[in-house]
Amino acid sequence: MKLFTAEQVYAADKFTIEKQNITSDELMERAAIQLFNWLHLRMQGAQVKIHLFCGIGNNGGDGLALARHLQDHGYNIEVYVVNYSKKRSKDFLTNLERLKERKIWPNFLEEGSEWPPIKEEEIIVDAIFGIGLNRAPDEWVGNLFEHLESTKAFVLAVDIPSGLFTESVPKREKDVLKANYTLSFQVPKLVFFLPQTGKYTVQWEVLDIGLDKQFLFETDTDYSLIGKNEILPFYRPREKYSHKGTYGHSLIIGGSYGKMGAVQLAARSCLRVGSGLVTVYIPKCGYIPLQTAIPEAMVITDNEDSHISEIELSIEPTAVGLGVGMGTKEGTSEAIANFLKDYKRPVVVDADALNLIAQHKDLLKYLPGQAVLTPHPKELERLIGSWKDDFDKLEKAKVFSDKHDCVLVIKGAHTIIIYKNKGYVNTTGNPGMATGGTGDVLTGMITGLIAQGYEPLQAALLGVYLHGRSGDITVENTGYQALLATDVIEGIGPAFLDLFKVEEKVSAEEDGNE
Ligand SMILES: NC(=O)C1=CN([C@@H]2O[C@H](COP(=O)(O)OP(=O)(O)OC[C@H]3O[C@@H](n4cnc5c(N)ncnc54)[C@H](OP(=O)(O)O)[C@@H]3O)[C@@H](O)[C@H]2O)[C@@H](O)CC1
Ligand SMILES: Nc1ncnc2c1ncn2[C@@H]1O[C@H](COP(=O)(O)OP(=O)(O)O)[C@@H](O)[C@H]1O
Ligand SMILES: [K+]
Repeated sequence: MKLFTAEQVYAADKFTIEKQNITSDELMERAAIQLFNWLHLRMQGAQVKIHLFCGIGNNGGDGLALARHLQDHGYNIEVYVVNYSKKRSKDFLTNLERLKERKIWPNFLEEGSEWPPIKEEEIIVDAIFGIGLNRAPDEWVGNLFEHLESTKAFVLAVDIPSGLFTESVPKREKDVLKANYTLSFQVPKLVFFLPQTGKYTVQWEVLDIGLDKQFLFETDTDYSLIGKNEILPFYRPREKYSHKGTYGHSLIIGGSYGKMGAVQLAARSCLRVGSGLVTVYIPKCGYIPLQTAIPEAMVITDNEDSHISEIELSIEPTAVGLGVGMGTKEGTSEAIANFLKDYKRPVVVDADALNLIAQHKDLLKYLPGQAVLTPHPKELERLIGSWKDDFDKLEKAKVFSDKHDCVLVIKGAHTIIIYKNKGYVNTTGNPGMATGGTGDVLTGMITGLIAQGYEPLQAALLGVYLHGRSGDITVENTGYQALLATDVIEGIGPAFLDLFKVEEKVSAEEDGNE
């Protein structure tokens, strides 16, 4: 699913209005009906008080139109106009008139107004600012947000939480009204998925307001969401007359005294994603544990007992996963540097190998094209330098990816894969995965997928998606706290099978995100 900028959404609105020969008011009415249907389905006429806070632009217009439908269906409503500007939009005014015709008189809130009392069990609809926000709200509007949050009432945001920009990070938390749920028109927004801005809505859902499908299809975006629909087109089925040689030979290089588990995790997940053969290159101390734990893997040992000191290979791997549990001993750094200078095949670089490259940036020029780098935020910072905010981070990552022709897998709650000027935001995974070793599992998975012939970018997308999906399937049995990296490996099979499960039609009661 594509993630459009505000500018592109405005263009889609305009295009739709012209092509479908409708007025902007009719489009707003569609939006309001979708909002109403969503609420009505859940509330079934319940008399819980709904407080609708409306701005003076089209977001406010949506709120006023929703208020009218709620009133027509007998709901218990109170309407407020947050009067932050004299410049009211045409469709806002039209809908204000329609309310007045029904004898609904909104309360106008301004600087110095007394804030309305709201009970915890009541509902707040936030239609104050939409995607038209272009500067921080005035102090008094921020104070109103604070008041609304302090009531602890459920906040339902229309299109986007008010005060949240679509393409930058708000300077202060109090300038945004945090939402429990956001109903986003037509498409989700990138800000729902970034660490600094995702926290402003607990959940989100898209409401289809009938923007022109062809326009949306043909408009190119910098970012997209990665879900099953995006993954399936490049999934490669297993061929009947294939053999283990068809699916590549992966090599995991890593491990050091006390960190051999990382190699085990990576090797097992590499096998689980379907790599034909897997060999590990480790220091001697790992020989027995590795052979015992993973009978399917082959082992080559370094001359050193406790760390890697020189990488001499008797095999020609199809893909290499480099760095898990490797440590930063001096001899190791040199061995990795020498290895990279000679090696020309696809590589996944993780953990200490990333840190080594960050320390010796000259090594970047030896990375093969489309090397996959899998940094967590701290490792990313070492690679690309510090950033002002999440948007700056993404821009810097794009520049880095372009300059060094590498795929950056920025790990996090929503892992974002960057290749050149494009970003792909993952939708799977859960906080249970915030546990040691899950990153090693990901490295093994991406390596194993590349070994089978997936392009590095595709392998990163599929690997990240399946890794999170595996975590989501597994967590249903373990719960968040008990989830282990090993469980994520066991979930890889079910995650593959899940790719081909036909979605059950989600009933209105059950639907959530994605
Ligand atoms: N277009 C369509 O057909 C459809 C649109 N839809 C809805 O429209 C929403 C976008 O509406 P919108 O463009 O009117 O902007 P909105 O967010 O309501 O802001 C209003 C104005 O406030 C101003 N302003 C900005 N920041 C400010 C600040 N800090 N403090 C004070 N003022 C500030 C700024 O005007 P300015 O003062 O800069 O001229 C801005 O224009 C969208 O989110 C969706 O809900 C749906 O109905 C579907 C159909
Ligand atoms: N809150 C979360 N939600 C979803 N995925 C998460 C979350 N926290 C961590 N993960 C995933 O778990 C993995 C952690 O990797 P990493 O930090 O390298 O751990 P380690 O080095 O211990 O293996 C990443 O793939 C990341 O996306
Ligand atoms: K809003």
